[in-house]
Amino acid sequence: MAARRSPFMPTYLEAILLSIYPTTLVVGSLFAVLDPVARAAPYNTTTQSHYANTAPSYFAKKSNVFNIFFVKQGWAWVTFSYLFFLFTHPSAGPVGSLAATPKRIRGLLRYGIVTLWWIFVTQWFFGPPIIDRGFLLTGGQCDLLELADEGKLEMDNTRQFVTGVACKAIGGKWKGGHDISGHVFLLVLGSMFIFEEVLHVVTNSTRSKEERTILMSDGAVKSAEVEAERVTPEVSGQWTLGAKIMLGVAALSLYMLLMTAAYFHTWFEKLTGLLVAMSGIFVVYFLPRAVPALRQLIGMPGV
Ligand SMILES: CCCCCCCCCCCCCCCC(=O)SCCNC(=O)CCNC(=O)[C@H](O)C(C)(C)COP(=O)(O)O
Ligand SMILES: Nc1ncnc2c1ncn2[C@@H]1O[C@H](COP(=O)(O)O)[C@@H](OP(=O)(O)O)[C@H]1O
Repeated sequence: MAARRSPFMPTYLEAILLSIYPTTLVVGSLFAVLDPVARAAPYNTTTQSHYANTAPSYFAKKSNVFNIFFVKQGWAWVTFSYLFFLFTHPSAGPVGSLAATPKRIRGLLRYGIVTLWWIFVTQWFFGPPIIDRGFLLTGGQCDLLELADEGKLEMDNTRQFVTGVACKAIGGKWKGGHDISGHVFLLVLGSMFIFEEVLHVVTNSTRSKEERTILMSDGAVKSAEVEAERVTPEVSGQWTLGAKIMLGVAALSLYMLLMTAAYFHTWFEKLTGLLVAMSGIFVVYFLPRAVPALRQLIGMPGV
């Protein structure tokens, strides 16, 4: 009998999904280099964006409606679509009831950990979020020179504005250090979370054989199916409205990721955004396959 795949190895479908992200970033970045319109448009290297009045496309403007209402509220979209899915999909519990079934609780825990990672990286990490701490640690600071020149500000310690939000709020420029792309981070984390949670609907509805392997406490490597609570493929594979909305949110996220890659940021800022997002996905969706205690706590989607 052939040896089973390592629990850390993605399944075939997961491998395709994981490869979509670097591919999207490379395609978007190449577009920026090759498209004559994008090349000709002036680019501000401090803000890593085009100027609004000479932007090469609607999507190159920060004020574009998808940025304002979708990405800037990105975690709210992920949250509402997932909660709706979790409480209306028959594989997780009785439809039409808010009963706290074990599968719903484990789903909420997975969401909670991914959300905590989003909070730590973009909102708050015992003070400024990780993105802002990384920026300051790599030598960045809030540049208030223009305001000081205009006499609107006393030039005291500019490092007191230790978050990007506080700096921009008073009219300063967040300048100098390494700025992990918050957009790339959020769009990758949110859409990969959705794909991982909805994958069992795809595989069950198409009856595809996608074996996720797990490490048992006795060291044996088995199929995740051995721990699955009995739900038929007909139930697990139902394309409910919640599942479709989730895929819609993930699809729009991928499109906005392409736009971010094409019109904003350096290659390195996009790469670090991708890696920081993927580290959260690894902890919630791959680590439990090799750590039985963690698997018992947060489970695996569809199991
Ligand atoms: C076993 C451990 C369990 C741990 C449980 C912890 C649970 C914590 C749950 C807390 C619930 C939070 C619910 C959150 C609901 C929302 O999503 S409301 C907020 C909506 N806001 C957003 O979506 C903002 C998204 N925007 C950003 O993150 C940033 O703007 C950006 C896109 C990263 C860009 O940054 P800029 O600086 O603006 O460029
Ligand atoms: N796809 C996109 N569409 C519009 N604006 C984007 C964008 N990707 C990044 N930006 C903008 O680029 C800046 C840096 O993004 P981030 O670091 O989150 O990736 C942010 O500007 P503002 O902070 O001025 O809104 C953000 O709005």
